[in-house]
Amino acid sequence: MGPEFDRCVVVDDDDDILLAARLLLRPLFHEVITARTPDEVLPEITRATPDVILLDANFARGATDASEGLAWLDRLTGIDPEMVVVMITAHAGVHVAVAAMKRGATDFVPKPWSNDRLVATVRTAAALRRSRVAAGAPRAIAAPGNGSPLLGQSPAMARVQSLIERAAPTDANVLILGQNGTGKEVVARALHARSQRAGQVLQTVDLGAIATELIDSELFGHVKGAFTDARADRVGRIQAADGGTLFLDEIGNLPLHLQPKLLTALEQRQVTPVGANSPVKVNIRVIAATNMPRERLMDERVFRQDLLYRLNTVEITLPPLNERPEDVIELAEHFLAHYAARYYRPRPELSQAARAALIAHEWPGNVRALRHAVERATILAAHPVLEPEDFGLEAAAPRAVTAPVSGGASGGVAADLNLDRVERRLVEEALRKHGYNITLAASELGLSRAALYRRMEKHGL
Ligand SMILES: Nc1ncnc2c1ncn2[C@@H]1O[C@H](COP(=O)(O)OP(=O)(O)OP(=O)(O)O)[C@@H](O)[C@H]1O
Repeated sequence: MGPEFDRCVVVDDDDDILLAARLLLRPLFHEVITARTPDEVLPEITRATPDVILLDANFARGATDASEGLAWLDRLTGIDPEMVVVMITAHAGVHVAVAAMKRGATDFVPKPWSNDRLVATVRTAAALRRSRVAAGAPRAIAAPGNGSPLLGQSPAMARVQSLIERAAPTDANVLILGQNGTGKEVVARALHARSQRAGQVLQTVDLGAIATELIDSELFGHVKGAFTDARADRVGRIQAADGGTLFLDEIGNLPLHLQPKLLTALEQRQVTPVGANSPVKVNIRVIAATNMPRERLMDERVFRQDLLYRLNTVEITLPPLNERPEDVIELAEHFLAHYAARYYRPRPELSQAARAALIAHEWPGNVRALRHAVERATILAAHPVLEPEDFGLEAAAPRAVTAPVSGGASGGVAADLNLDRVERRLVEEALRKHGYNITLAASELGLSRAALYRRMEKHGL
């Protein structure tokens, strides 16, 4: 599976960010160009519009008001109105994000970012541009082909597969429930791929990644002049999904006040962009997903039940990975083959102990965490047979350094005061505790994500 898109440009004055972005986005693009200032890449951008530009709002050293970033945003969209710019905003810089979106940015990612969100946001942005350009108008054409197969032979997954087979061709709305990383997006893609809309767009909106105040305009669009900075019409994602499938990820984050608006749009099959006088007809099939527990979704104070009934004509629940241990090895083997090919490494084998450890592990981050663990093990493996510790899992015999520090690592005084070993131990512990979620582990350690990556590399983790 080669990269889906052609070129991405990333502008940020922080080399760590550039490095992290390059690593994360390389699988998506044939070329990832990085620069510390927009000036450096202007000729490149003018020569041919890239699929996506990731632009730091505060790239000028010490700048905090984002005015330079916004001025550059204007300049870039001035070069090509179809230019897709995703702003990188500082933590809690929601007002900057709002300003940027109103001035024509396609989306934004707050720093520190989550890898998955960054990749999802950039992929959606690139797909949006592709569909706009292809149609010569804000109408979408084809879904980007990300055909991750849905694996799992357990009875629970067999039920899911059978539901997908039956529901996919019907155009019925589907609600997918399940914890983070259980494969909700993979199911949504499978539903779309097997539907009669397979040749049309699959438009994904991650409601967990959009600032609350932007959701209205993002979903429904706005017309020029709808608010002070709405300088051009902006097509909402519902309209951009016309003819195809709209995947509303993290639907539990849809604010209560917008729920009736979505319900009306679905019932009447039309949307009225913010500031518009007349509605626009749309023909969409809706797939929604959430990690919210069912009971919470059934609470009228959180989610309107009339909207829930509209969304869950068919309901698919993905069980957590630790409830289907039969699937663990199949998934691990699949990811091993995948990453060995991607990183040009010989495909390692799993030892008996590694298999047992993988099956016994709790996997709080579910399949995503398993996938990350296998990816790291494939890259770092120094021998052809992988053992539990290659996955950061408990080895049968604890290493010499673990005993004195363990148990006291997060607060107590460690007997082993060697800074290097203590650091390794803490990094390991934080990663394990957070199911290898880099963002959470970095935040608990008080490190930036890039700094955590550096330490992981240093310690061979
Ligand atoms: N059954 C499966 N077969 C193959 N790959 C899977 C399966 N389930 C999950 N994955 C992989 O695990 C990762 C996480 O899956 P996905 O993004 O679909 O989860 P999610 O439930 O949508 O997560 P979140 O709620 O955090 O968005 C992806 O890389 C996906 O390819």
